[in-house]
Amino acid sequence: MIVTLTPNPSIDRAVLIDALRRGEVHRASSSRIDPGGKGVNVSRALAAQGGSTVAVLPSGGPEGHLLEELLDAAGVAYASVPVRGSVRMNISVLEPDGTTTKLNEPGPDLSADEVEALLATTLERAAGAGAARGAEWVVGCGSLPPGAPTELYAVLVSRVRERGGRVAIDSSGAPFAAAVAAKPHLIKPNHEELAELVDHELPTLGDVRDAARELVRSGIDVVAVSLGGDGALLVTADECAHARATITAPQSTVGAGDCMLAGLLHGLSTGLDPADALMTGVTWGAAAVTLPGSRVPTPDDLDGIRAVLSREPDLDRVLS
Ligand SMILES: Nc1ncnc2c1ncn2[C@@H]1O[C@H](COP(=O)(O)OP(=O)(O)O)[C@@H](O)[C@H]1O
Ligand SMILES: O=P(O)(O)OC[C@H]1O[C@](O)(COP(=O)(O)O)[C@@H](O)[C@@H]1O
Repeated sequence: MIVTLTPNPSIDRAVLIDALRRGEVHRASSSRIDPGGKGVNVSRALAAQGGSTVAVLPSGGPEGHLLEELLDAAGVAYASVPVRGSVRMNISVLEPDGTTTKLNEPGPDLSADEVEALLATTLERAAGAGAARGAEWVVGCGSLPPGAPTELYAVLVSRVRERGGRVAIDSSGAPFAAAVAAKPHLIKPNHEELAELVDHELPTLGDVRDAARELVRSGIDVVAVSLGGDGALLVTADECAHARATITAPQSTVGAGDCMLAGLLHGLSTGLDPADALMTGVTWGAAAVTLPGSRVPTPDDLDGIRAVLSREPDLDRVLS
C-alpha cells in the first residue's frame, strides 16, 4: 500500500489550442478535466496499474465535490478531509507541438486544524494499511496552499520516521528544502528543483549526479531526478543509474513526473532493485507524455515504450 498526501489538490483542465498568442481570444479545439495535484496523480497512476493506494487530500467547495466524483469514477481510493475553502482549478494550455503552459491557482487557505487533520489522516491510513509495518511508502507531493506551514512536509517526514515507516517527498521551494533537511528516504526533484535545492546550475548529467550525491551523503537513501526528455537519474550510496525512453508523439507532459514517481515507488515496493525500479518509473513517465491532459497510463499504454538503462551513465551528456 502506498499512501499519498496532496495538501493542495486540483481539478486540472487541459485546453488544446493552435498556438498561444498573448492578449488574444483563443478558441480551444478540445478540452478535458482530470483530478489533479501531484500526490493525487501518483495514486491515480498506481491505481491504473493495479497498485494498492489511498490518496489523502483536503476537499471543499464545488471543485472539491467534482474532484471526489472524478476520483470515484476513476476507481481511486481516497480519504478526504473537509475544509472551508475551495479546491483549486489549474489550467494547462497545450499546443500541437507539445508546448505546455500551466496556470496554477494558489489553492484554499487552510487553517491549522485542517493541516493537522490532513497529517493525522495520512498517518492513520498509513498505520492501518494492512502490511506488518503499515504502508510501504507515505508520499507527500506538490505545492502547499496558503495557510499551510512551510514545515508541513518536514513534520510528515519526522512523524513517519518516528513510526518506522518509509517516506518520499516531491515538492519545490522552501517546503521542499525544509522536508529535505528532515531526511526523507526518497526525493524526486526535477532538474530545476534539484538546481534550486543545491543553489547552482546543473548543465550536465555529471553535475546532476554530483548534486544528487551531495544529498545522499546528507542522509537521503534515494535521490531520483526526473529530467524530462532526458529521462531520469537515480543515485543511492552504492549506485548511479540513468534511464531514458524515446517517444514519437508527445501529447502532454502534465503529470509525467508524478507518473514517474509512482512507477519508481511501485517498483521499489514490489521488490525491484533501485535501477530496475527507475526503469519502471521512466516507462510510466514516458507513457504519460503520450496521453492527453494528465491522463495516467494503463498497462496497455505501456506497450511499445522501451526504456534504456545505463548503470554507467555518460556524465558529459549536456541536458536539454
Ligand atoms: N519528451 C519526453 N520524452 C520521453 N520521456 C519524457 C519526456 N518528458 C518527460 N518524460 C518522462 O517523464 C518523466 C518526468 O518528466 P519531468 O518533466 O522531468 O517531470 P516533472 O513533471 O516533475 O517536471 C521523465 O523522467 C521521463 O521519464
Ligand atoms: O502543486 P503544484 O506544484 O502547484 O502542482 C500542481 C499541478 O501539478 C500536477 O500534479 C502536474 O504535475 P507536473 O508538474 O508533472 O505537470 C497537476 O495535476 C497539478 O495541476
